[in-house]
Amino acid sequence: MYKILCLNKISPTGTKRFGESYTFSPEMKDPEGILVRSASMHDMDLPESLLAIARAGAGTNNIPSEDCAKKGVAVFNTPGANANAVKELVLCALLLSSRKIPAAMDWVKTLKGQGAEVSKLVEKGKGQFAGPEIQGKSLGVVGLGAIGILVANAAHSLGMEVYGYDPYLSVDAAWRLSRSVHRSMSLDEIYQSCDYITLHLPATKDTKGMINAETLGKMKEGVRLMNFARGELVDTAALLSALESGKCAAYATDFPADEMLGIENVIPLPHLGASTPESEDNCAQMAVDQIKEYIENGNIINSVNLPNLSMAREPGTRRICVIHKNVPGAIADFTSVCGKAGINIENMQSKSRGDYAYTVLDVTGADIAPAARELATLEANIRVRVID
Ligand SMILES: NC(=O)c1ccc[n+]([C@@H]2O[C@H](COP(=O)([O-])OP(=O)(O)OC[C@H]3O[C@@H](n4cnc5c(N)ncnc54)[C@H](O)[C@@H]3O)[C@@H](O)[C@H]2O)c1
Ligand SMILES: O=C(O)CC[C@@H](O)C(=O)O
Repeated sequence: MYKILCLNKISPTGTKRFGESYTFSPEMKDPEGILVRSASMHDMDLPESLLAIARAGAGTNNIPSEDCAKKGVAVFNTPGANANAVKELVLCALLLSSRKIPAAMDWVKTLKGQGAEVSKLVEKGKGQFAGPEIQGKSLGVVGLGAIGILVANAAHSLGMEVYGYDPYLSVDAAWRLSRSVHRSMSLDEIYQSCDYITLHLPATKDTKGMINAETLGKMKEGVRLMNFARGELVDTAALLSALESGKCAAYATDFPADEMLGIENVIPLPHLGASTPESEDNCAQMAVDQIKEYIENGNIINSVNLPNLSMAREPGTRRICVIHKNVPGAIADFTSVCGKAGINIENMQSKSRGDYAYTVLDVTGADIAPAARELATLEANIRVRVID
């Protein structure tokens, strides 16, 4: 029975795919797998038993992925599975920030009890909440991945002039992007020309604090900012001062800092981007399928810290999976150990990613346990696993 620790609530549409060979729970000793959404794992001791962590979502900054790779623990995410949910909330935020809808709703509720006067008071007071249409305005989309592309295409179809910036734009992403979206070659171009800016890139050491006093200074007067990516991207003090001066007319975010709550023109949401039944189901299904595929077959799909590698099982073979350092001679050593032990390699694949590599061997022949033990002692090898 495989054991899965669930650190957050995961949709049953996903967990029911585990079937009878798995047990899963929020309390689990010596798990082979962990399912997580946004819970921070940085201070967690990873058990020796752990083979894989699946993040039911996109961002993996809550997981120590590099340390996991060093320990031979695969980390997966579920690319694109919640992108539509976030796109819809961002479109909503564009309108909320433009038309001052949250403030208008708060105000109109204060008229409670005024009876027949309400309709007159509404007409008298509504002028304070007038705000521009988004049609014809420019939108800068920073990060053209699963979410950024959907936002860019949808905003274009709502009549916005859309500019996108992504220095790592993939070919696949470029195909999915509307031809009407202008490609910006620098962030400055976005900052200087856009009425609205929306962030859809990961929080990394390079992007942390990218929205700061200097970059806000480059933006148009009255810019409206959407941050449905991560709070760390924005310097809170600089943003508050831009809101106070009017440089920034509105900030809509899924990641409000304490200091932002109650500030006029901040639209704070409680990390709701992926909170739809559709996206929770999608993410959970992908996460469960990927963790099962790795535990049962050693195939790596959508990893963020190890190379992706999928190889069909060769009937009548046993499978040896080796996570190792990406160094010369590693594969020659594996084949030599197998050869000496009388093991025949029927099929083999190896892929590398940065400092790490992954090799899968489908083998027949002698008892493979001694050879697997010897493989585990090789300097380059991080983790060796035999799957029947
Ligand atoms: N609010 C939510 O609930 C919610 C839900 C999903 C994702 N997110 C956040 O949104 C981010 C994006 O999600 P996604 O699914 O589109 O991910 P993704 O990996 O598909 O896209 C991220 C894009 O950012 C680009 N990028 C990386 N560094 C960049 C840089 N310095 N400048 C410009 N672009 C850069 C990448 O090339 C990639 O195309 C995630 O990392 C996560 O932090 C939030
Ligand atoms: O799990 C969630 O609710 C949010 C997920 C989101 O932040 C992500 O990065 O995918």
